[in-house]
Order: sequence, then structure tokens, then C-alpha cells
Amino acid sequence: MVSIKNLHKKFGALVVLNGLDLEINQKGIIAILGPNGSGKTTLIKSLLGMVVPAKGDIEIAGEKVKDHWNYRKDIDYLPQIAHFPGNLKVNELIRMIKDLRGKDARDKELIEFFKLEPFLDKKLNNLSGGSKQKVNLVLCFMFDSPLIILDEPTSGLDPVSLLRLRDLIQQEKAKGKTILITSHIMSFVEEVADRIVFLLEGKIYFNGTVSELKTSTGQPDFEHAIANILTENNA
Ligand SMILES: Nc1ncnc2c1ncn2[C@@H]1O[C@H](COP(=O)(O)OP(=O)(O)OP(=O)(O)O)[C@@H](O)[C@H]1O
Repeated sequence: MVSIKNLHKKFGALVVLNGLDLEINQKGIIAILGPNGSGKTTLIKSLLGMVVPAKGDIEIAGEKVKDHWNYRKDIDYLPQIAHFPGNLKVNELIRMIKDLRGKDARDKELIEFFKLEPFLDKKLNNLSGGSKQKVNLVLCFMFDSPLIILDEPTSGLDPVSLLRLRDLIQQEKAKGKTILITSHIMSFVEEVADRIVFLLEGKIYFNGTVSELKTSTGQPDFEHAIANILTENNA
């Protein structure tokens, strides 16, 4: 589904991706983890053509990403920071995105799911951070694409909304989708992820299941296994 070969990206003198290779051929939930600044968002944006790598090849569903755009219609993406036009009302934004994408959308179901009905007539500028994130989630999930990329979907969500998001992600997985996710909430990652891909120094440092990670680090729990990688590598 996703094939990345020898990916390089620098910002000025800062080397972010340094010959990264990654194959994702499975359905299910793959967590992309790594310390702050390790290049998770840069990697995600490279998949979407929003960052242009200096070197390397990316293919998604057998289609090359470079100089192409058609493949993107089959990807749903949740950006880490959504820059919404603040003067638009929530329902106006949802309508606008539906018009732009020109695909069937299940917005009503998701608005109900995240209990957003009371906010539909409010301007985005007047929403709390968590409510904005729920709008972000509705916009991402409403088009039912086979590949979903979620950059920090948990950010700003209260515990009840977090449980709803977890259920939604599990439902999408059950439909046979591939879901890439970044999150700094390790308990959430441990609960949902089928595979952990850990970025360090511009490459994949670990690629395996949660239990393989615990075994390879000799740690009894997931949070300590991640902390162990970071301290061992002075990250
Ligand atoms: N457009 C840009 N111009 C300059 N530097 C950038 C740009 N985008 C990212 N960087 C830098 O590249 C590095 C990797 O950033 P990136 O956002 O990919 O990391 P991340 O792993 O997603 O981090 P976090 O966990 O904090 O979200 C950081 O040092 C960041 O400051």
C-alpha cells in the first residue's frame, strides 16, 4: 500500500529524513512514533506531496507520488494543526469541503458521533480547541477513503471524546482500511496500534508490534519501552 525508498529531506542544514525506508503492506493501524522533531510530520507530508523530498521514491497503492496528485483522492488526512478560516461557521466549512472534494460524505453521522450539533451554527474562531479538533476529525473521516493519515488526532480531546475517537478508529480498521497515526499519548497508541514504526535520526529505528518492542527493549510495559529507546539513544 505504501512504499518508501531511501527518502531524504533537509530543511537548510537540518537533516530530518536520512535515507528512510518503509514498506506498509498490511491493513490495520500503524503508529508512527519518535521524539519531538524526529520527522513524523515531515514523513506524513511527504506521503501527501506537501513536502518535496530531496531524494527517494514514494509509491502509494502502486502509484508514484512525485509529480502526481490523483492518488490523494483516496487518502483522508487529519493535519496536526488545522488552519480553519475563523469567520466561517462549522456547517459552512463542512459544506465547502464537501463541494471541493465532490465525493459522498457521511458528515451527519460523524457530527452526531462527536456531539457537534450545538456548534454547527458557530464561527470556527469561537470554538474551543477540543471542539475545533472534533470538526477536524469530521472533515477527515467523512469521505471513507481506504488510507487514513492522522497527525496527532488525540490533541485537545477530553477523555470521553478520546474513547469515541478510539472506537471510530477501530471501526475504520474493521472495514479493512490502513490507518497511519502519530500520537504522544502512549496509552492510546498501545491500545490501538497493530504496528509501531519508530523514527530516530532520520531513519526507522524500530518496526514491529508492541510486544516485540517490549521484548527487544527488555521492558515490561510500552511506555518504559519507548522511554528506554529515547534514553539509550540520548534522544
Ligand atoms: N518547513 C520547515 N522549515 C524549516 N524547518 C522545518 C520545517 N518543517 C519542519 N521543520 C523542522 O524539521 C524537524 C522535524 O519536524 P517534524 O514536524 O517533522 O517533527 P515531528 O516528529 O512531527 O515533531 P513533533 O513530535 O514535535 O510534532 C523539526 O526540527 C522542525 O523544526
